[in-house]
Order: sequence, then structure tokens, then C-alpha cells
Amino acid sequence: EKMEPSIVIIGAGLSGFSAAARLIENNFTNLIVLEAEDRIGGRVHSVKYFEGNFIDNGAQWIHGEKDNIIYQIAHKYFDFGSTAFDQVDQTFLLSNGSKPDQNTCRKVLEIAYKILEDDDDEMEDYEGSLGSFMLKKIYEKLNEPQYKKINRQLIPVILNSIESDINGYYGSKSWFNISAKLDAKYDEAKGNQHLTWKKKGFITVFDFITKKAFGKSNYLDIQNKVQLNKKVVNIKYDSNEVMITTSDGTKYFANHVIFTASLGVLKKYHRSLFNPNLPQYKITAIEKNAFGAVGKFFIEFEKPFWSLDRDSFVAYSFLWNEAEKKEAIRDNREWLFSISGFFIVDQYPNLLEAFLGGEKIDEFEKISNEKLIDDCVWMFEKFLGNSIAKPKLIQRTKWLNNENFLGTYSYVSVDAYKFNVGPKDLAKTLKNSDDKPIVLFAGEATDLKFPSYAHGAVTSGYRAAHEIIDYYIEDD
Ligand SMILES: Cc1cc2nc3c(=O)[nH]c(=O)nc-3n(C[C@H](O)[C@H](O)[C@H](O)COP(=O)(O)OP(=O)(O)OC[C@H]3O[C@@H](n4cnc5c(N)ncnc54)[C@H](O)[C@@H]3O)c2cc1C
Repeated sequence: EKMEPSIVIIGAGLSGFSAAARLIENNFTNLIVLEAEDRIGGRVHSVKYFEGNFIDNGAQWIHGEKDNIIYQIAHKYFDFGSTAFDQVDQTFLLSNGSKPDQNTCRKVLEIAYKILEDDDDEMEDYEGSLGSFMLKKIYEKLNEPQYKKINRQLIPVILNSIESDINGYYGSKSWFNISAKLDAKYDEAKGNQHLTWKKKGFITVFDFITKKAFGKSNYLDIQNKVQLNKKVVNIKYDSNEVMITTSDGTKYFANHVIFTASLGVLKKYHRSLFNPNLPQYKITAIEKNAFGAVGKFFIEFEKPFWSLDRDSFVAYSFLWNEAEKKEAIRDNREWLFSISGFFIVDQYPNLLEAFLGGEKIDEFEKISNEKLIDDCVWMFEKFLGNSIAKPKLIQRTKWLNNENFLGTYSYVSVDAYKFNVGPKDLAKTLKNSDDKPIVLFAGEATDLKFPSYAHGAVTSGYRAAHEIIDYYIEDD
């Protein structure tokens, strides 16, 4: 019995699949993957745009090459696309329809992104938020003689747009919630930050996890172990065994369970999910680590009105003046403030993709498709200063209000720093007195090196699998 332990993996996302792959490769085949949704993939969700062509509601870019396990597994076999661009190359528009001085906007952005890149040492010593650190450093810089000529009037609106970009990146509601110190501790994987799976979509990564991409001979049949529409509602554990109950009343018994559902799910449901309750250090980590939310939508225009030459157009960045802000608030269009920009989409010249961050994600998710498009047209016409043809809504995300996710990804918060909690506490396994791992935790938020990213989810799954494998190997 000791050689064929039974294992239940909760969640058929990247971390669950990666854990299953490693276990099967090591001949631990007595396993089941329980998935609440009616599909595999989790926060990787490629949806059909038209026949054979996909767009991504979830993870979209491979962020980095060196140390990025996804890039490392796939790059010899897959010809990635790229939408890499410099933040400063965005096209800046003002809400009154005038075009602000692009050089001024670029200069301020350049200053901001240079601080983010180069001031890691100082950031690591800074106790406050990323927002206050950035404001302090940006104003220090702007007061240097070489920037004296910069038009001061534009600065506050540009700063709003920088904060919006940052909230879109982290999923934070405000940049004052992000810990500067913790952020400085994590290095991104080096290399191109915007590699794409082209029209095949991010879901292609699963063919590499299962080795399907390498041909039939050593393909790991994980799909066969997955049970869809199985929402786990309770995990009862003792020193020997785990009993897992799904919402349809089915019970599963296992020697080990690997829990991979999001930190958002844990925050809301850990008390009803785990019996007995999780240890206090784990609860504190769940409560104090932050789980954010971003939004995206894709709109299709019959005819692009932006330049298709990448050297002259990559994205629109909207700078709101007070007057149009007031108008938007009056007309109930406040969710528009959370749009950090409209970007070109690899392979699809007629699409623009909006990326949203900040406080209004919930509102964005709840408005109707019609209102979404109406408000967009209103905004484009304000900022461009001319009328546009009505675009078609192709896709929109609703991660925050989906009970199986309740957000998008974790980020390093001021609270996590204050309470000294991080991925290591979320990752820590519940073991019995013989050091046998019983309840294991994987998933993006538990990765020590690349939390929040898809590649972090993969390595977290491998790590959990190895904890089980090592236990049996050491014992022999
Ligand atoms: C909008 C968005 C954009 C992103 N962009 C990028 C990007 O460009 N690049 C990048 O590297 N990363 C990106 N990410 C992050 C990346 O998608 C995640 O880090 C990764 O997919 C998380 O995988 P996971 O296995 O940890 O979690 P999940 O994918 O969430 O897997 C957990 C699974 O558990 C299931 N589940 C939940 N509750 C239960 C339950 N009670 N019972 C059974 N099953 C349950 C869920 O349905 C889910 O399938 C993005 C994420 C989002 C949402």
C-alpha cells in the first residue's frame, strides 16, 4: 500500500496539472484531479475568436525567458509571438480631445519606469507603499534642473495613468496597497516580458506540461484523471487520511491532497473547506496576503483607426481631466477610470484589448455588454475628438465574481509585509507527526520565486509533487 498512495489534486489549472504530471512521471498514478469548472485550465482560459483562433481571458503573455519554466520547456518547439513594447511608446490622449505633448508624457513615464527598474536597493529599505515610494522619487527627479521645463499641469494626470498601469499589472485597488519593500525582493524572469502563443492561445502550455507537444510516445494522460464539475466543499483530514466531499455529495478518500484553488477561494472559504480548521499561521497568511483583480475586454473594429505600423502605435493611454471625470461620474460611467489602456493584440489587427486595474473591477464585471460598448464609444469619442464606428464586443472577463477564482492573482501587499507573511506560509504543508505530508498547497500564490505568474503556478505544482515523491523515496 505504501508504494501506491492515493492522491487527490483539487483544481485542474496549471499548478494542478503540473503536480499531476510530475507524480505520474514518477509512477504515482493513483490520483484524481477534481475541478469545479466544466473545463480544465483555470486562470488559463483561451476562448475561440474564430475557427482555430483563440484569445486569452486569463494568462496571455509569457513574462520572461531566463528562469521562466514555461519558456524553458517550450521555446525550442514553439515559435512565440511578441507584443513587447516600451511603456513610453504609448499614444497619450487627453479626455478633452486634445493631444497632450507626447514628449512630456514620455519623459514622466520614463522617469517612473526607470525608478521601478533601477531603484531596487532603495526600495528594499523603504517601509511604505509602492505608491508613496514612486511619488516621492518621481517628484524628487522632476525637481532636478534638467526637468524644470516639463509642463507641470500635465503631471498629476500622467501620474494617475501610471498608477492605473501599475494597478493593472498587480491587480491592486491602489498602489498604496503594494509593499515597496516586498516588491523589490522579487525579480522578474529576465528577457522578453510579452511573448505570446500567437493565435493558439495560452492553453497550448498544457500540451507542454503533459508532453503531448513532443509526440505520443511519452505523453502523460492527465486528462483521463480529471473529473470536471466537481466542486470540493469539504476537506476532512487527520494524521493518516483525507476525506474530500464535493457539492454533489461524492466522497473521495486519499492519503494526500494537493489544494490548488486560488488565494481568493481560500480567503472566502477556508473555514468551511477545512476540517479541522487550518492552523493559525496559515489563516493569518491567507487573510493578510493580497489577492487582486484585473479585467480585460477585447473589441473588434471593422476598420482600425490607429496605425498598424508597430513603430508608430502600440497602445492608447487615456489621461482624464477633471471636467470629463465629473461628466463620467454624473453619467454613471466611473468604471471607465479603471481602464489602464487599449493595446494591440498579436495576430489580430482589428482588435484592441483593454486592460483594467484598480477599484472598479466589480462594477466593470456587472455592467451589461451594451453599456460596456456604449461607454467605450463615449470615451473614445471624447479622447479622440471625433466620432467612431461602434465596435463589436468579442470577449470580456469576470474573474472577480466567479466563485472558483474570486480575483485574478496575488500581489505583495503592505499588509503582508506588516504581518510578515508570504508565499512560504501559504505553501507550507500540513504533516503528521511522522512527517508525512497530508495536506499540501500549490498554486500561483504559493510560489517562492514567481508568485502571481503562470510560470510560478507550474513550479509550485512541481514542488508539491516532489514533497510527496521525496517522502516515499526517503522512506525506502
Ligand atoms: C486575467 C488574467 C491575466 C493573467 N495574465 C497572465 C500573464 O499574462 N502571464 C502570466 O504568467 N500569468 C498571468 N496570469 C496569472 C496566471 O494565469 C495564474 O498565475 C495561473 O494560471 C494560476 O494557476 P493555478 O493553478 O495556481 O490556479 P488556477 O488556474 O486558478 O487553478 C485552480 C483551479 O481550481 C479550481 N477550483 C477552485 N475552487 C475549487 C473547488 N472548490 N473545487 C474544485 N476545484 C476548484 C478552479 O476552477 C481552477 O481551475 C493571469 C491571470 C488572469 C486571471
